[in-house]
Amino acid sequence: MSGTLVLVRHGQSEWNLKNLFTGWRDVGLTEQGHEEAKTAGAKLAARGLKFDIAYTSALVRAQVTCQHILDAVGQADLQTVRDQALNERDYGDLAGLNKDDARAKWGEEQVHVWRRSYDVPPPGGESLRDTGARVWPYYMHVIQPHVLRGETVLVAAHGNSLRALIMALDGLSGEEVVKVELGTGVPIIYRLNADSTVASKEIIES
Ligand SMILES: O=C(O)[C@@H](CO)OP(=O)(O)O
Repeated sequence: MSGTLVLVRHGQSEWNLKNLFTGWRDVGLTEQGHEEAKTAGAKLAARGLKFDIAYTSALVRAQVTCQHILDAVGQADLQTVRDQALNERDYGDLAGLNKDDARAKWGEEQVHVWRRSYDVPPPGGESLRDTGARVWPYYMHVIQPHVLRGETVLVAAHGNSLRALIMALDGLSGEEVVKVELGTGVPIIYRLNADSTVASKEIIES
């Protein structure tokens, strides 16, 4: 057995609440989002988890979620690396639009394709495959070495950047991964084998 990797999607953001496409737009957490992040931290603390290093994106909703978790486990000052490689999928021209308005304008099916196909990018944005093309190398070269050294690593990021990571960890196809829905502030604990394969996966639902 090797180390532990904890993935957490940020708590509810202002634009999750308003049902807007978010992507790289830098919006804060709602009250509920702050609470979800603190609860995620409390659950990890209850398991006695201590981290060796934390990774988060260049976006404040993930950074604040990360900090709430570190506060809850008593590691407020832990080394935390912020990198835009872990950012949400870039939603391009859709960012800032209401998801229901977009369905009314382009149709349910087209919007579903933009949101949940693997390799069709929204106009001016990234497909999930494009997102994976920046998330995977960052994971392989920067994050995974810590886990393989037996460390416990926190990654606080986004629905689609984490989907890309889960695709690689769980060996999912593009078709399978787009069906994976990640709850806000729900920790997923992976324990990896020394050869980097997954020994166990636990989703800490409320
Ligand atoms: O708006 C976004 O950036 C994402 C995540 O909230 O939405 P979707 O569920 O469409 O991937």
